Amino acid sequence: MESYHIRGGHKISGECCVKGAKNAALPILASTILSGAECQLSNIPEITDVCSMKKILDELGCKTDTSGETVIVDSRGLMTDTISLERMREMRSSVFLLGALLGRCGSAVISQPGGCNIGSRPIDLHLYALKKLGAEIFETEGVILCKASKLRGADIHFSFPSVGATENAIMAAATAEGHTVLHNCAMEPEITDLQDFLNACGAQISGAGTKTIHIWGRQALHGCSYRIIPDRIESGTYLAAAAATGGQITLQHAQAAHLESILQKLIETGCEIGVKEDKIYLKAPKRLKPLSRLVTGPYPAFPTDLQSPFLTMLTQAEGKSAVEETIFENRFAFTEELRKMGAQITVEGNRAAVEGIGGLQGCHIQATDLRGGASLVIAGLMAQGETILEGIEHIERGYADFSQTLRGLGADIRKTHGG
Ligand SMILES: CC(=O)N[C@H]1[C@@H](OP(=O)(O)OP(=O)(O)OC[C@H]2O[C@@H](n3ccc(=O)[nH]c3=O)[C@H](O)[C@@H]2O)O[C@H](CO)[C@@H](O)[C@@H]1O
Ligand SMILES: C=C(OP(=O)(O)O)C(=O)O
Repeated sequence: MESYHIRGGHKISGECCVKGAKNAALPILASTILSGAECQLSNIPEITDVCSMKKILDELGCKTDTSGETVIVDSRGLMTDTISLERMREMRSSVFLLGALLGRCGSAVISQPGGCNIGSRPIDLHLYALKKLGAEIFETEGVILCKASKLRGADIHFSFPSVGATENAIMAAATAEGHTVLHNCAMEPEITDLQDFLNACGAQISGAGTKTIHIWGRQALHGCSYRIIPDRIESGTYLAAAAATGGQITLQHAQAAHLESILQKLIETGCEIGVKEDKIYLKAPKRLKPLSRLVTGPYPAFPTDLQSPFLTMLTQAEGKSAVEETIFENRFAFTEELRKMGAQITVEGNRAAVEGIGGLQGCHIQATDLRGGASLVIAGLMAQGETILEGIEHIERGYADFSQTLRGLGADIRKTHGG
């Protein structure tokens, strides 16, 4: 079993390069199926979720070829519409194959996707949208069969702006007959990236980044070369680590426009922030100010994926902070581990009160999800003594070279195998 051994007390300072966005790369990799051609994707992060997605694409008959952060997917050889239970369970993003396969072959056989234990994650909104486009859906013994003799454009109203459901609907509608309008869409930058990629393949989609998206279906798409946007969640994680440890950091290849709510909260804690071209600079104050209200919500609100790193950072603030999680009901689970390190956090329902007490104590802890896990690394960086963190496979689902990058920023962290 692999674990991180962290010796706290070092500031996170220096420069690092932000990688491509996990949550853009995964749906875009899935949607290469729609092109029926060769797509060259650059800035793909080298994370285990990407490896899982490439494995699925290969098993479907596509050919993937990876060279560093560039992945070429040739989907001409697609030969099946079925994904095994085991592969579906490897990650949440396996669900993106649903819209892509349906759009390309008119059928898909999947099961419930896996992913982190951060709350119940139904796919009813995905299935609702696909049904509106003309798919029939049958579910027996965990197998979900979707088929459509013809997908037709439709008017689709989401009851909640689900990121994944918006993306699956865009994919299925891209090659449907006629005009689709998606209402109450999620507005995350990763959705705009999916739109831009599909448009580069010949699709006709507009409105991503707003509540209403229009898709004019195209009979066939073609291949393209495309660069994935920088990861705003990875950016926010390194900024939180620097702020929490009293450091000074410059992120290269970042996109500050995607981080407005995040930078705003860091400014409220007293951090000095500078933005120049694709660089974001942060200098932490001597002591962070608490946040009286940090509430997660769909973009452009504060992202749920950064709730745990920020909550962890707030254990160092001077006073009491209040955090409210509105997206996933189990996203405070990691606070149990933080409490073992001496953090004073009270959780009631979807609200957490964080008492900024300063010093945490290193100890043996367990990551149970991706962002909670990254937060426990930040806790280890702030703590006195040694922290041993297990369950790091969750972290490696979404952060490329996490321990190396932190070491480059001054952290004393090493990865060990076994025991
Ligand atoms: C690969 C990817 O992009 N993952 C992100 C995506 O996940 P994901 O696409 O799964 O998140 P959604 O936006 O769909 O989920 C948000 C909320 O809607 C609910 N819901 C969703 C779909 C559905 O059919 N029915 C339903 O009730 C979920 O339970 C949750 O409470 O957006 C989340 C919210 O920003 C992020 O935390 C994830 O990092
Ligand atoms: C919850 C996350 O990812 P996924 O949707 O892939 O589980 C995340 O990136 O924090």
